[in-house]
Amino acid sequence: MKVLIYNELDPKDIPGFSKLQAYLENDDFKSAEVKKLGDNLYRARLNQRDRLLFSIYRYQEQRYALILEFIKNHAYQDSRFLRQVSTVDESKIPDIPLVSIDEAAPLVYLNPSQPRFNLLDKIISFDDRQQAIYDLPPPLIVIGSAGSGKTALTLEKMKHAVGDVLYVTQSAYLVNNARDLYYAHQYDNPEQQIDFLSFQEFLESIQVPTGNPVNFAAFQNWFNRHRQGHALKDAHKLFEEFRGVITGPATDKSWLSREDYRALGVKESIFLAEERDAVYDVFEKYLQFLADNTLYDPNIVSHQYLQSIRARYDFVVVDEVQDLTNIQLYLILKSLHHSRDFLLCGDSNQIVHPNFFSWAKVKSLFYRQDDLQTGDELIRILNTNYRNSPQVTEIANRILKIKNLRFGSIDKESHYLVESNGHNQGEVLFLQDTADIRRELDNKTKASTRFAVIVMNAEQKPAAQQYFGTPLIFTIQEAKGLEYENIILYNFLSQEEARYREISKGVEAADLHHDIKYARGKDKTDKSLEIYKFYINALYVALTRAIKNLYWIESQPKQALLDLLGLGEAQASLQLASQNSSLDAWRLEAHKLELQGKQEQAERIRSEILKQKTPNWQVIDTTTLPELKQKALVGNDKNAKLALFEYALVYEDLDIINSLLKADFKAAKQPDKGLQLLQQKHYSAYSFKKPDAVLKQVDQYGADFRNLFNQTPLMVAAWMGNAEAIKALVELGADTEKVDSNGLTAFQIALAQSDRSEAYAKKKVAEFYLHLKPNSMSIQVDGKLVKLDKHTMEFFLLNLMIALFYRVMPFKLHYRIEGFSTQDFIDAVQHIPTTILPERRKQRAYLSSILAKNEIDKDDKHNRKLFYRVMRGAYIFNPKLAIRVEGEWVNIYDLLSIDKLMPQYETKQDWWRADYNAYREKSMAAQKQALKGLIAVKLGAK
Ligand SMILES: Nc1ncnc2c1ncn2[C@@H]1O[C@H](COP(=O)(O)OP(=O)(O)OP(=O)(O)O)[C@@H](O)[C@H]1O
Repeated sequence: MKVLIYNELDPKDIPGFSKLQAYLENDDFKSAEVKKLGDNLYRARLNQRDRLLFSIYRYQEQRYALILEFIKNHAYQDSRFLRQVSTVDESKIPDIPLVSIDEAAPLVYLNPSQPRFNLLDKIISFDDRQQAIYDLPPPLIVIGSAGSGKTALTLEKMKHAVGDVLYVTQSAYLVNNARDLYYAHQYDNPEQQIDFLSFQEFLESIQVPTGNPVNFAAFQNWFNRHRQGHALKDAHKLFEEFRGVITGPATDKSWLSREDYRALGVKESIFLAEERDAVYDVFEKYLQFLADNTLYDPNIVSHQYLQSIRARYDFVVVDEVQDLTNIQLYLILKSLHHSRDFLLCGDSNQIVHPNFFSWAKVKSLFYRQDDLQTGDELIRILNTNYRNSPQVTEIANRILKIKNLRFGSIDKESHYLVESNGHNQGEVLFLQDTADIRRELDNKTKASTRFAVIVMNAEQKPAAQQYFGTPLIFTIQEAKGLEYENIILYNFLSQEEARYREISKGVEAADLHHDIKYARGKDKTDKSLEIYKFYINALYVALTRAIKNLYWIESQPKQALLDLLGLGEAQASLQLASQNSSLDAWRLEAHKLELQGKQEQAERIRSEILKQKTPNWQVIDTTTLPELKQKALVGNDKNAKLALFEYALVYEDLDIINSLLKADFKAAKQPDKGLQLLQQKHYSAYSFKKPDAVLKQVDQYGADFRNLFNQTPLMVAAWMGNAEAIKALVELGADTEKVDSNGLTAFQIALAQSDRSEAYAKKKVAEFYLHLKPNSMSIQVDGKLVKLDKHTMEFFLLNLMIALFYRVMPFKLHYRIEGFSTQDFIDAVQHIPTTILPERRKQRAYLSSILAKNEIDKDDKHNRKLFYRVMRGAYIFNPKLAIRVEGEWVNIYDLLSIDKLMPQYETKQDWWRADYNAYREKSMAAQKQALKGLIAVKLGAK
């Protein structure tokens, strides 16, 4: 077999590498002493102490050993690939003779001329073009079709950066995905500090704007109420014009003046010259609408922020750059220390809103910068498609050719064709819009998550919904960024027949046999050019969503464009095998769509396929609690007292326990016994190893329903330490960021339990710790967003301090205001396994240094200002710290209540002492008051 080496490894650092390489190349597993350690993970012996970890793959009937890791001195516990295997007892694992070609996992692609490979979530061997770009230094602009590996390549390039790095793109979903890919297989690079931000988060990291960003739904709502009698009817077109033309392109002003706008050329606006005044009138009202509703326009805010932005990044990556406007990109680049340290990537063929993006405009941003002359030499193009089948790519290429012939290249960068990598074979079926065909397609595919229907716009959805029962019906705007194995295009052309006829005008089938050429458009004065481009891009985006097969139905199958695409006779019949997906697959689909902001489809899946219901019990939460307290403590209602007691046990609420003791509720004297009874009564489903009963409830109510005590199943599973339930829930898309009535996430609950129980910390938490950990935590200090990534120590300490707040703080408010000490953290982490928190991170000096580094006044570039030092070695939360909780900013002391801090009552008091409980309560009340005063002062201070 051939041997390839992970690009992060240097064979020179591996003693005996050449010898072992030779053994593997000769299939001599015996001399290499190969043992199988896990799923496609093998180890070979370098010498007495050191080992090598590798995987075996096949590509084009050849086997490859891919060397992943050098295991020094038997330190298997530090392996990136053998997570959570604390020890490997080699003597118990037999050597294996060889791995046959059939046993080897297949690879999509392998470049025969590359001895190295890269790794994200999976193995990637770069093709020659990708590799050439990979080897180039920044600045760079990478242009490529959907699925050409832009994101993969970009992320791998990012690994070379040193210092403060930014990855930014429009879609929050893509950001999250990119972050997961980057850190897949526990990738860690101590030389960099990376922010993965959506553009909105990037703005917030400069200064959190007042109000919310305006979106199309809000705009449409407003516009529809005011458009009566107006000549302009199309809300969408107007919104795009405001974003893409009036506020987006200029970098020297927040928006174009009426005169500037009137003076734009025909190709610079989607409105005719005679309509412009009316458009501008609406624009002025739009500005007022934003102000009245505390909404903001990201372009306008971007321009304002040019004043305040400071250079803070050593390297910046902008993904899907075509979704950003000029001013947004300009602002991003202003955050660089050195103007050359960037990498942009995108694809202008995927624009489905006329935002006038062009690579020429992007380049023009650089003309002004002294050290970047023309921008031309920065551009590189990727044209192998790793996502779509060759059959789909073939049609996509024809569309690109027609677009090019008809309209000329938008700019010379966007006129490339695409080659399919070809590992996915599929077909394109052109079908008549008959009842039989619709029925066949609907019957066989509506229960499958692998089929989606795409229509041009929202008006066409109802027609599609009439014939197709699947919840997966998308408009083209919604479909952008999605991919499905099979796509049904429903009357995409027939509904807009005139437009597409116009698009294909003058293009001959013979013209399509030639390769694409850079050319100006035939009709230079065409006023609606941008609109036509929208239609042709829409078609391109729609069909490139199909990984394998395309089912294309048209009610008017005789159209010039269809002929040009090689779709002649539409089939009158169709026979398909039934395709069904499991309910679990549908749950995952709903979760994925929700993360992508596709609420409508996610909800339809939940109600129509999963048939989820709303719970019929009354949840005790912060709004209903006062009433329950009243009933129990004033009304002396027995059931209410019990419910209140149970609530207090769940939340370790000493305030309530103490009130119940005062009200002579006997059970409150034995909270431990109470807890046992409570768990039997309400949580028995979580006490079994197999989580079947829990999942049954999830089937009924969804993954994040609230129980009687306002906990989600994930919180309860974390509280009870049920690993199987946690894993199953997370897999079903349970939200790790939801909080309970104490303001704690499931992750924080697990930290609190690890502090409370040695057995939980030692035996349980490691099994599910990573599943509970959210990717990041968004905090706000001094009006700026900071996204604390989950692999930072700041993330860990802040979460731990929140988890321990109600437990630790009462001990710090006896006679004066104290705060968390390093010892409190040491105590809390002492039993947590080192696979979660390495020994060095548990050390006093290290913990103290992180506390000190993040103290409000500390002068440190990476100070997150999390803590306020009340006295030497004693910290509380920075009073100005806010946390994004379930989408809203909440001050830390609104999330965690000082009022709830209470001393633990002594149930048996010595007869000769004064009422000690009352004394302690009084003294703590005074300290709480003082603490609130201190916080108020700090909040008032600049
Ligand atoms: N050389 C390669 N070998 C194998 N797989 C590859 C290669 N390059 C890219 N891929 C895979 O192809 C898929 C598409 O890549 P990626 O998401 O990076 O494309 P993209 O250009 O960013 O697409 P889009 O514009 O749709 O976001 C990914 O699963 C990626 O891992």
